[in-house]
Amino acid sequence: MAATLIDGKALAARLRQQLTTEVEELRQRGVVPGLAVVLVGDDPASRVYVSMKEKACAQVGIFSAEHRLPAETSQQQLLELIGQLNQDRRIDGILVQLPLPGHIDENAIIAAIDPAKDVDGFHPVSVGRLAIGQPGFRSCTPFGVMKMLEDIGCDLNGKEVVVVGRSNIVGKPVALMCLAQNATVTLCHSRTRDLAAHVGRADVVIAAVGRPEMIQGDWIKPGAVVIDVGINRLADGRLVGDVAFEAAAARASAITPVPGGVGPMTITMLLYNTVESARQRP
Ligand SMILES: NC(=O)C1=CN([C@@H]2O[C@H](COP(=O)(O)OP(=O)(O)OC[C@H]3O[C@@H](n4cnc5c(N)ncnc54)[C@H](OP(=O)(O)O)[C@@H]3O)[C@@H](O)[C@H]2O)C=CC1
Ligand SMILES: Nc1nc(=O)c2c([nH]1)NC[C@@H]1CN(c3ccc(C(=O)N[C@@H](CCC(=O)O)C(=O)O)cc3)C=[N+]21
Repeated sequence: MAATLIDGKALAARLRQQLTTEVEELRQRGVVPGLAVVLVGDDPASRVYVSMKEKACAQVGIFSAEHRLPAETSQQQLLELIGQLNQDRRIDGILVQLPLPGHIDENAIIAAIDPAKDVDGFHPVSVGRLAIGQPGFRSCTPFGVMKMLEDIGCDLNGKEVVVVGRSNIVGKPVALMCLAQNATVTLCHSRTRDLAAHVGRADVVIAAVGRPEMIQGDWIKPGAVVIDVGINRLADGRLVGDVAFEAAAARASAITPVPGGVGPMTITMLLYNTVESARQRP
């Protein structure tokens, strides 16, 4: 079986087109959606992501305000900036790029963001709303995964979904989102015994581990849908996912590539959440 490629880049482009129209309509009503992007320090990967986010905002007409702070910024200074952004009426969304330097408590920073501006969906209020099935901001990577599944017509009702990885930003929330759509969800992690057996039962596999090609092709049940969230840079510069792509594609019915899969959707859902927040402006 040759799997269908799930083209995240193309879906992201379509959604960004729709968002451009929606932003135009909001602007005509005098509302310019605004996103504040906060970067502390000069981690090269984070710098790349932050400039991709700014470019994406410009592309759909969202106002973006960047705050690049030195690595020595204190937690107190960062909290003060968050406080200002919480009050700033031009700002609908606040994104603090993670990871933060070691001397800053990430949980304290996330908790300081006004939940009404938590477009990353990382605030305990947003996470709690997801857990109890209330509307609220959904974190962007898992939200993008759900949009991709919806786009290919993958109905999760009663399906076996196996998520590999239980981080707060990907594995755990994507498991909750699949549960909300009536999947039977298994959440695997580094202590899981016999990962291959779990993956082998899955109608849908969602990999978010951060280990290059660790999910082997012959683990995949024939006809399964494979979503690869992993982004790993190899020594030779190549980007690969957490799934051994070629071998998995030979068995799957549909699979996401890396790059060009989940990655472009993450930033798109950030734009989506920012536009939604602007719509809900008090
Ligand atoms: N496409 C996108 O937009 C995004 C991509 N990513 C990528 O997704 C990947 C995961 O990111 P993130 O969730 O932040 O990673 P974390 O490092 O926070 O979490 C990794 C998870 O994988 C589990 N794990 C580690 N080793 C194994 C193993 N041998 N078997 C089973 N599970 C294992 C860990 O288990 P335990 O909890 O037991 O330690 C942990 O739950 C990375 O490659 C990252 O770059 C991340 C965010 C966005
Ligand atoms: N507060 C916060 N929110 C985040 O959402 C957040 C974060 N911190 N820290 C880091 C992770 C990672 N992340 C990605 C975003 C886009 C791509 C992406 O667009 N990837 C492209 C290109 C990859 C490349 O060329 O490097 C692709 O997969 O095709 C990937 C990963 C957001 N994150």
